[in-house]
Amino acid sequence: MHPPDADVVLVRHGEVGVKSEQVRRKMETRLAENLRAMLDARGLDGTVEQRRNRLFVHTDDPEGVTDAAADTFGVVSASPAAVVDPTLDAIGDALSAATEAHYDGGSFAVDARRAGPADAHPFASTDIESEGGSAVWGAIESLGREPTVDLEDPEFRLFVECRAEEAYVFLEKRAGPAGMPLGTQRPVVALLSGGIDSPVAAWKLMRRGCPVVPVYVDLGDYGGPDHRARALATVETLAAYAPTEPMDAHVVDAGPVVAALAEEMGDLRMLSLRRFMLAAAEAVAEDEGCVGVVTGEAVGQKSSQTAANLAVTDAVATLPVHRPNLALDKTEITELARDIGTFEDSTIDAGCNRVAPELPETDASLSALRAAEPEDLFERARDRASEREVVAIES
Ligand SMILES: Nc1ncnc2c1ncn2[C@@H]1O[C@H](COP(=O)(O)OP(=O)(O)OP(=O)(O)O)[C@@H](O)[C@H]1O
Repeated sequence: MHPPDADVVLVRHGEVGVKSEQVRRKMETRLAENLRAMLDARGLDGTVEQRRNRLFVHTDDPEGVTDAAADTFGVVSASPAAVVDPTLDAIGDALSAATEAHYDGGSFAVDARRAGPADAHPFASTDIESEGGSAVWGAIESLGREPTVDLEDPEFRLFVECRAEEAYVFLEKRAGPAGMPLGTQRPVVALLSGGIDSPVAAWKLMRRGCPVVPVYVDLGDYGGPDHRARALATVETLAAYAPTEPMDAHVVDAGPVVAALAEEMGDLRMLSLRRFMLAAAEAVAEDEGCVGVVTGEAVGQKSSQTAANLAVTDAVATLPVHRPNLALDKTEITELARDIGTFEDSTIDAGCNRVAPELPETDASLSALRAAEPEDLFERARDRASEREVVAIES
């Protein structure tokens, strides 16, 4: 929702602002580049102006640009705003116009702040609130409604940000993902199965600035017909958040290995399969310059994810294995998947559970697992990874 004549979007970031001057400037520049790329990817016109602690996008499509900013990692919130002279009269007029255009009943409040030198304006922010409040009051009466003020929890809130040169009037602070600008960290491999959890985990690392290199392990006959399509669909959804980063999917064909594990191993086979996946992911990480692997696992969610079993899975890895879902409940992960847009892709029925044994081990020991799994498992993982297929994904 934006005031009439809105032609700028105020874009706020968070943690970037607490960095040292040098790092902050670098990160703000990166954020501006990422936002420009997001606008290009969506075919939106807008000129991104970088000022200290803020980005301003000048545009004739304030709604589209606000949505794009709200999907850009590092952005805390974005507001489509009208720009007016920094005078009480001009601000009052803009508040009246916004009220006439959007007021739909209920209580209201004006929330104002002033930025810049103390002597920049001959009035305080409380003056903007009281005079602006009178203007809104009058506009509501002119609509034939009865105005009421509720400063704590109004149904209609108007914001004013008054700077030395100009003032901004806006009606919302649309929440962004927050986090850090993508590309401000080294990349990690994301083991993406296409299930609900792993795209959320990958998204969380992206949100902290890490580009991800998606790796999907094709389970062959044990995967189900739509397993690969489901995984690639989640990669496409994630790629839309990363217009500056290539997100091509690396597909490792593990069909014969999975078949051998299913036929030759008993209760421990899921753990050997996980270890195979981590070893393959590490081989890709080495080729692609990645510094970690992210998975969707959460403690206790499945038998292969008990605290004990995660320990034996991890023992194969030399890179850190990041599990940002580790302490989340399934309902929390599912809610996030809905928010970021991967839930629909992940719930395509892919019929992919057949590899699990009837009674999987939940308290595996590393020595028992090593004794049971094929000796050449990790050699095969590296070999399969070196033969991987790279599937182009449009962002
Ligand atoms: N076929 C696969 N390709 C790539 N990674 C996979 C695959 N299967 C599992 N993983 C990785 O191992 C983790 C645990 O596997 P699990 O069997 O719980 O996956 P899932 O339930 O099929 O999918 P998800 O965990 O994404 O909901 C996944 O979160 C993912 O990171």
